[in-house]
This record gives sequence, C-alpha cells and structure tokens, in this order.
Amino acid sequence: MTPSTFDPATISVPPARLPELLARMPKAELHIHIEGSLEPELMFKMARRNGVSLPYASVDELRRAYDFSNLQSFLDIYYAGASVLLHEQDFYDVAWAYLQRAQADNVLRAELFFDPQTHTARGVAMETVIGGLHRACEDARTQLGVDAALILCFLRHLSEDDAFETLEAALPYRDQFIGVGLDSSEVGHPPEKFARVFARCRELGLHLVAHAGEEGPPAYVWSALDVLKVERIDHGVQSAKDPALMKRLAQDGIALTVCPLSNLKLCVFPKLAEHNIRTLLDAGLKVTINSDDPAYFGGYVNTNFLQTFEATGLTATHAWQLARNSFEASFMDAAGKARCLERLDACFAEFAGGH
Ligand SMILES: Nc1ncnc2[nH]cnc12
Ligand SMILES: [Zn+2]
Repeated sequence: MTPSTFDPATISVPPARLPELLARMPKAELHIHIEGSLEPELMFKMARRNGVSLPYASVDELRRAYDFSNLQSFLDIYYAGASVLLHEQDFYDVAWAYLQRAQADNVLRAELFFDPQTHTARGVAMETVIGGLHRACEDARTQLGVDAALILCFLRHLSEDDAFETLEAALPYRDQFIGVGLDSSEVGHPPEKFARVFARCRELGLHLVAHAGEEGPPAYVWSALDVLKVERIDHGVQSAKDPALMKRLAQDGIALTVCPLSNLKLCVFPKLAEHNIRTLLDAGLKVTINSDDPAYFGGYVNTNFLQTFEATGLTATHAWQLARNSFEASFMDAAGKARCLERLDACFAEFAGGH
C-alpha cells in the first residue's frame, strides 16, 4: 500500500471546522444498497409511470412508515418499495440519483450493492437490472468524476440453489460487476448456507464480501471469513463481543463497512453515542463509514460521518484514518487507490495549513 506522505500526528483542525472537513474530504463508499437509495419522491414517480400501486397514499405517509424495530421490519418495506423498479431506465434513474448525491459528498469511488433476486422474482430480466445500473456507473465516471462499480448480492433468506441460478443468469454480464455479496435477513441464515456458491464465485475471480455481525453473532463473522473467504465484512459491529475475532480482524486487515445511522434506525444500538465505532477503531480494525440504505435511514455518507462524529467525539485524525481505510479497502486497482490517497492528503494538508 502507498505510504502516506502525511503525518496524521500533525493533524490539528479546530472543532468548529470539523464538519466542513468531513464534508469536503475525499472518500469511498463501500456499503450502499442501490435499492435503499430510492427516495420516496422517486418511488412515487416510478409507481405512477409504471402503473404500480403502493400501499401508501403519499410520500409523507410512506416516510412515516420508516419507523423500524429491527432488520426484518425494514426489509419488509424495502422489498415492497423496490417493486416500482421495472424498466432499464428505472434502474438507471435510481443509480444516477445516488451517484449525483455521492458526488456532492465528495465520494470518489462507490461500490454499489444490488439485489437481482428482488427483481428477477417479479419477472424483470437480469439484463434490464444490470444494464441500467451499469449505464449509470459509466455516466458517473465520464460526467461526475465518480468511479463506480457494482457488487451483486445474494439474498440469504432464499436457498443456495436460487443463488446459483442468479449467478448463472448474471454471468453473461460478468464484465459489468466486480464481486458478490450476501445480504437480507441475517439471523437463521448463516454464511455456511452459501459455501458452494461463494467457492464458485471465487473460482470466477469475483471479489467476495458478506453482511455478517449486523444482528447476527460473531460466529457468523468467523464463518464469513473462514468458510466464504470474504475480503471485507459488511457491518461486523457484533465482532466486538469476541476478543479473538477482534484480534483476527486487526491482524488480517479485514475492513468492516460500518453504517452508523443504519445501526441506529434498526435498533442495533439505542443511541448513536453508544455506537461501538470507537472501540473498533481503537482495536486497530480497518473501519469505514457508509450509508447502507440512505433513503430509509436518514442520511447519505456525509450525514453518517457528521452525526457519528458529533455523537461519539471522534477527531480529525479519525476522519483521515476512516477515509484512508475506505480507499485501501476498496476494490480499485493500485493506481486508482494511490490517486485517491493523494487527494485525501492534499485535502488534509490544506485544512491543517490553517485558514
Ligand atoms: N442493512 C441491511 N442488512 C441486510 N440486508 C440489507 N439489504 C439492504 N440493507 C440491508
Ligand atoms: Zn447493508
């Protein structure tokens, strides 16, 4: 990894300027479900144009339903919302809207999860899903300067056979996604259930990630690492309950894509001030901050940074580390990482230089 020319020990930013630094610093977002970025206004617009009826009378009524008690209570609404996505242009539009927001938050690299089974089960073709999302990613590179890539997620509440069928259907578009992930209802669906399909994806040279330790136990994080052989853990916050696992994650430099506002909205932590992000950072884990499902959880990546720093008292040095981790843990090539890390250090040099 490129050594930084910047000495984090010299970072000194007045607290009043921390929000501006968090907003302006270059970053990568590594945990964003594109279906979870579908804002109610766009959802209603698509419902109207596609003749889909939603079980809510208005945008306001829908937003009022975003009062979740756990992961499943969210997923039920999230899958219902995704039912308005039918045509290639719909997939383009939802991704394009997110990528514009990402650019505004100074995201240089975004790795977007998508859930094809949510759509193919309703008769939408894989080509329609991947085609629209991929076209938006290409436009983001040329028109927004945001480097975006797709990660196909298998739904873990469905069978491994279903995951294999999904992989088969996606393989004609192999050059349009960089990896696979595992999401949906965690408890009761351990990573081992998907051992064979992940082994196949590994043979195909795909990057591997999995949600683990969001609500589920540390044992699921161990098996995501040892059975699925993932390169990053999505969420992973329950790892703090297992000291041996914390040691393993630190030693192997396994990144956790932490999503603080998601954890708050889904009642993983009762308050943001009680989030364990600082424990994870202090243990030397490669933590990153991400938005998960920003349309449902009250904020895009910069809001996640701002509110988490405010609630937990993290400092400008933590900000630099988190942003650096996001580039290092990304699936960009070495030259791409080096370019992003240079821009990060230039941003911090400007702030540390004083104004
Ligand atoms: N936070 C989350 N956990 C599991 N599956 C998801 N799908 C979308 N968001 C998710
Ligand atoms: Zn997620």
